[in-house]
Order: sequence, then structure tokens, then C-alpha cells
Amino acid sequence: MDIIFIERLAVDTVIGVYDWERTATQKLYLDVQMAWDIKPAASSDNIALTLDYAAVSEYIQQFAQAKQYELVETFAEVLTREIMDRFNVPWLRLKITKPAAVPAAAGVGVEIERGCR
Ligand SMILES: Nc1nc2c(c(=O)[nH]1)N=C([C@H](O)[C@@H](O)CO)CN2
Repeated sequence: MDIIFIERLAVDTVIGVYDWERTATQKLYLDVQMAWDIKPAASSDNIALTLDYAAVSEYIQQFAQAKQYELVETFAEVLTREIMDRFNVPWLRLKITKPAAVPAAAGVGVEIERGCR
């Protein structure tokens, strides 16, 4: 299976377990890899036959605006399920980086992989 990816997508969302995190949005960076057979689209040059990474990116932005989770784990798990269901993605790897959470670190977060390639 081939991979369609979105690298370092920046989103703003309310996320965190502490009181100060519940009153403002924070930035998250998302790296998404999605299994997809690109041959039908490549042989026809037809976007309708591929996974539109712009549409997935827009979906993620709207998801981030609408949700207010405490844990990045919950954000990752729910978003992954929604992308797989809505876009018929059989396998997805998602890395979420929370850049401002630990000052001494460039970033912290989670990486999950769901489905079959
Ligand atoms: N495994 C996790 N650990 C922590 C999380 C999290 O979402 N998953 N969140 C926090 C706080 O919200 C933190 O980001 C604030 O600095 C702490 N640990």
C-alpha cells in the first residue's frame, strides 16, 4: 500500500489537564500517514480516485476547533477513528506534538498506529 501524508499540520485547540490550559487554545503539530493505493488516481490523473490531503487537513482543522479534550491521547484516538471512517482509510499513523508543554523539550506527545496496511 502507498502512503499519503500530511506533515507538521499546525492546529489550535483547547487541550490540557491543568486549569490554565482550559481557558485558551494551544498549538499542536500533527504528522499523519495514511495508507492508500495511488495507482487508480495516477493512471487516470483524477483527484476523485485518491485521498485528498487538503480535504483531510481541513477536516482536522475543524475537529481541533470543535473539541476540548484534556489528553492528547484522546485527541489522537478520536481523530484517527473519524478520519478512517469518513475517508475510508484502512491504516493510519498519527503523531501529535505539543510543543509548549515541557519547556526543556522541543516537543512531547503521542504517536499511534491503527488499522491494517
Ligand atoms: N501522556 C500525557 N501526559 C500529559 C498530558 C497528556 O495529554 N498526555 N498532558 C499534560 C498537561 O496537559 C501538560 O501538557 C501541560 O504542560 C501533562 N502530561
